Amino acid sequence: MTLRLEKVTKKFGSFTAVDDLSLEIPEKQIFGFLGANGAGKTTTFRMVLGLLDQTKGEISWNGGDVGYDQSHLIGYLPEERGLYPKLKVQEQLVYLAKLRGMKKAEAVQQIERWLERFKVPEYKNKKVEELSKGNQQKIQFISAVLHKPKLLILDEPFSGLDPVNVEMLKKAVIDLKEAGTSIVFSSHRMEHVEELCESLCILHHGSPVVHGKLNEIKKTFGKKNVRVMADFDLAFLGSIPGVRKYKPLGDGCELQIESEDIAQRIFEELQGKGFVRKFDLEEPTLNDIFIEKVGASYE
Ligand SMILES: Nc1ncnc2c1ncn2[C@@H]1O[C@H](COP(=O)(O)OP(=O)(O)OP(=O)(O)O)[C@@H](O)[C@H]1O
Repeated sequence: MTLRLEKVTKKFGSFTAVDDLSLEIPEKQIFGFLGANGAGKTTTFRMVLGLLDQTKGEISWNGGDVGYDQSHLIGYLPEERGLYPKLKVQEQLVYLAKLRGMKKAEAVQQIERWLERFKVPEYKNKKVEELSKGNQQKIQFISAVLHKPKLLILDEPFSGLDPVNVEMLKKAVIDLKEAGTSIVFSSHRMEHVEELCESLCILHHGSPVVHGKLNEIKKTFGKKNVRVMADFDLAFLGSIPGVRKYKPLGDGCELQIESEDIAQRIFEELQGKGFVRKFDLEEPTLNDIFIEKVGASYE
């Protein structure tokens, strides 16, 4: 059940929000969808769900269209959160589950399980408006997964949650993957994607600038971070050709280099200057890759 996008374009008038996007989202994996604000992530999700028509291109899942007749196989946590504020949590979740073809008794059982898991069983009979924003988000996440979808699309699932709830949700996402769900999620937080995803895509102005498996992307990118700890002043390393960025740290420095071979040069320059306690050539973080490819730093 691979989700495939082939040369998908979406225009709003003369503005191109998604530009010739081809993607393959493997099944039973967690796929990270990254991009700066306005890059086109939500627009892509809406096209996949059939909520928006693409201007050009093909979207297929399981070899066919993603239509309303498949909505019981798909779970969606939209970016614009929204539950019925006056309804009680259980009433609301049962209603949404029934829309996706679940029987009430099974829905009730699953709701109890999820509320327990998210440590909010006491909210079952509370009105949604009485819950904090983060707890409402947990309820909305439950509504997206209650019917055990095969494909789960999560638009910034971790935004607005405290660290304990982020961990709780991450664990739930990992367990759903283990159970065979294919998951796509968008995020602005590189470390979440780095931790959870096997594959990812970085969108920039509607086009993919990086796409593939995380470990292969890192390998292609090369090791471009050098960390040095020494008992002498390291500022001179900043002027070695090929060193892009010099960042002093309390006990040493961090350098960004153009290519791996510059590390050898740095190593040689350090010889005879004093005691070097640490010299590490490190893989780039996803944040480094994002900044290089998209040219903007953000949270
Ligand atoms: N209905 C619409 N009409 C006109 N322009 C739109 C519409 N929907 C989205 N856009 C534009 O398309 C671009 C992509 O928006 P989209 O919401 O997909 O970005 P995003 O990557 O999800 O951003 P964010 O991280 O801020 O949520 C933006 O410039 C947005 O203003």
